[in-house]
Amino acid sequence: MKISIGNDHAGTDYKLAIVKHLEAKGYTVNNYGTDSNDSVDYADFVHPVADDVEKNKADYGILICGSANGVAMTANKHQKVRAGLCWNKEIVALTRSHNNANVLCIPARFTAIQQAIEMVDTFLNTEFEGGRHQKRIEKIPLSC
Ligand SMILES: O=C(CO)[C@H](O)[C@H](O)[C@H](O)COP(=O)(O)O
Repeated sequence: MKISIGNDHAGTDYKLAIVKHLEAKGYTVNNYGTDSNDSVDYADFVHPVADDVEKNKADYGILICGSANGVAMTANKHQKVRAGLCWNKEIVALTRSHNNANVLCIPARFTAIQQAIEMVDTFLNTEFEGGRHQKRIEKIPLSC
């Protein structure tokens, strides 16, 4: 399974811990940075991740910034991306089971690193329920 990951400066430590965790579990991880704590603009690190998911170059994306609002807003501009902003495992499970989210957005300034790692595990181990939810997610894209 391939995971693409990106973050701004608020999420660097979280990203590095998540990459180490995923690679130890045998996942292939595309890390698009940033890998420093120097101030950057989150959108620059979101688009490559969202592109990978949209073009099926990655099975899932993970995005991290301070509140996760910026990365979620940016990722969801991509038509085939369903990015969920989650701050606990329960919400992560729902964004997978009900919304078939393909991108997880983590608020680094409002979660602990271990909590974020557990959220990633929940994200990757929760199946989409389908059924009544399928027709709902099919209505998300704007027909333009
Ligand atoms: O969601 C965000 C921006 O909308 C993130 O929280 C950013 O990480 C945050 O805005 C960065 O703030 P900073 O004061 O420039 O570190």
